[in-house]
Amino acid sequence: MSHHHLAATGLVVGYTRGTRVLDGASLSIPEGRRLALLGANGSGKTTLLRCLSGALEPARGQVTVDGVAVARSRRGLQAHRQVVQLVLQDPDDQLFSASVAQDVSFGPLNLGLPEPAVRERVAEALELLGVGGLASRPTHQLSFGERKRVAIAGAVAMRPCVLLLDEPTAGLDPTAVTEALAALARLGASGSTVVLSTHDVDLALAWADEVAVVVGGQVVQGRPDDVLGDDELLARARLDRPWTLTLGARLQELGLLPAGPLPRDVPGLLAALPTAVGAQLPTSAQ
Ligand SMILES: Nc1ncnc2c1ncn2[C@@H]1O[C@H](COP(=O)(O)OP(=O)(O)OP(=O)(O)O)[C@@H](O)[C@H]1O
Repeated sequence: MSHHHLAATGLVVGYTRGTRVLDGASLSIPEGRRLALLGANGSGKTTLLRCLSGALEPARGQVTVDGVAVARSRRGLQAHRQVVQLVLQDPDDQLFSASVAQDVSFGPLNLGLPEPAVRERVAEALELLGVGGLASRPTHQLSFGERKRVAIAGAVAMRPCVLLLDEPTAGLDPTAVTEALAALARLGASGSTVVLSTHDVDLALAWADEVAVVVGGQVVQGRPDDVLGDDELLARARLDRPWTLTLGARLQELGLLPAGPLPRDVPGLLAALPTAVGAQLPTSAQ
């Protein structure tokens, strides 16, 4: 898989005259990153992802791959789709074949690949998403969580350099979220750049190595601890501070955790606690 740097600069998009959903939004996605895109309902996350995928042409600004603007010709967009794949929020907007294997093979077949290569890609994508056992199942029989993962497998089978996932964990139960995150971790380990949109600030903190917040038509991008610890920005974006940061800061105040960077998730906090608590106790109590 070759790697590319995907970026957007100064995007302006408005669906109705006089209003702008994106108003000068810029985002940079260096290769191999795990980027979480956050923002309130209606802030423009999907709109931004659709611009990045080439599905939507901004009124102003541009999307570039390695500094070269994406050509809006049929050929240019086809070439772009081999670099960038977008998975929509609702899997039923994406799945339309009778069986799982048929659905996941649709993209690679369209690329004109020979059958053995298609079969290999389909098997690999289903395995990465942890749905290898579903290959022969009719798509309409699958649970919502399974359909979401099959839809992602369809994009993965195209072997894109950048995978854009619109709310891949929305509507999933906690176990399905864990399974989806494990699948994303396998994708990251296989070298893909993954961008996901979510409302879940704790998930973003735990998973991402870069965070971007869509607010007021623009994007604020940075390290997860910096962005998700910025209360003024979070209030403007109608997002909460991650629980892990709130709890971690309080534990530091109480002297139960050492100063410095906090663990990124609750298991990490818990793992850091016993020694810290132990160190606080008088020797007679130990
Ligand atoms: N095709 C469209 N026609 C008209 N307005 C649209 C269209 N698509 C999106 N919008 C409007 O643009 C704004 C941004 O929508 P978008 O779906 O990008 O937000 P979002 O951040 O993904 O929201 P959510 O978190 O609720 O999925 C919303 O006000 C929405 O109503």
